[in-house]
Amino acid sequence: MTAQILDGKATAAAIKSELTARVAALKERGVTPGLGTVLVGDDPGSQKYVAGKHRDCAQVGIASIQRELPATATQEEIEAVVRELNEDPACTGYIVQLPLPRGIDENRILELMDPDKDADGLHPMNLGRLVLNEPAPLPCTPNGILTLLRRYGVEIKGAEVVVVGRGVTIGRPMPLLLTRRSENATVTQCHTGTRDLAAHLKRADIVIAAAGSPHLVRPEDVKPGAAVLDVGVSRNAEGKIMGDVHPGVAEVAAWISPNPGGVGPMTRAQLLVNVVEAAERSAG
Ligand SMILES: Nc1nc2c(c(=O)[nH]1)N[C@@H](CN(C=O)c1ccc(C(=O)N[C@@H](CCC(=O)O)C(=O)O)cc1)CN2
Repeated sequence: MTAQILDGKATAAAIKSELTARVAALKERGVTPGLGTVLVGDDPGSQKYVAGKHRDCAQVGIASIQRELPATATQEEIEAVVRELNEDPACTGYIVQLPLPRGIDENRILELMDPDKDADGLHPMNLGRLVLNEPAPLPCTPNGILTLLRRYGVEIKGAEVVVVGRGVTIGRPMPLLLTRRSENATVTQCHTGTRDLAAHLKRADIVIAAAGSPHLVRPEDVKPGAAVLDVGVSRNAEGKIMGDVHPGVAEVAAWISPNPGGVGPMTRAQLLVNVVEAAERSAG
């Protein structure tokens, strides 16, 4: 068996074309959505992701607001930019690109954002709303993964899902989305402290690997017919992406997300969805 590809690039393109019409409709009503990004430092990966977010904005007609600070920026300097975006009416939603440089209190920065402008769904109030099952912008990567699974008809209801990782952008929120009554999946969260990862993986109908550990998920650990999503990003000496999933898994799984070209483009598409939905809410 060779797995069907969960094509994030194509799915994101379809979402963007649908959003283009919604943005045009908003503009006719006098509302121009504007996405702000705060990029601190010179991490090449973060620079690339932020550039991609602004390219996407241009494609669908969302205005771009870019703020860049050097790696030496202080906590106070970053907070000043966050306060400025909170007040800027042209900025209808924004993100602070993570991770922030060492020594910066990331949680304090997230907490300082206006929760109504939080396009990432990572403000503590919005994460709390998710826990409480209240409407909130949803974290982009987990929501992008769900969208991809739905588009390809992967059964989520009743599925045994293993999430590997516990970071704020994927690992923490992913089980919150999957265990809502609307999804009804059963989730096991694994991490670096998990004693026997292989034993958990072998039982999973859906594997979401977000550990940042190259080829952590091996073919022999995957249940035949499973869906495997590779969210890990490590780079080899040539700068090529090494995912968390061994290429041999494609011979065992029924569905697999490529990396690149799988979850990454969906993260960006889902960010645009959050920006457009917030603008539609504000337009009434
Ligand atoms: N504030 C946030 N910071 C970070 C998030 C996030 O959702 N919000 N997630 C990741 C990085 N990320 C988005 O910001 C992101 C990662 C990957 C991609 C992407 O399109 N990747 C391409 C490959 C690009 C390459 O060659 O490097 C792909 O997978 O095809 C987009 C966004 C951490 N930080």
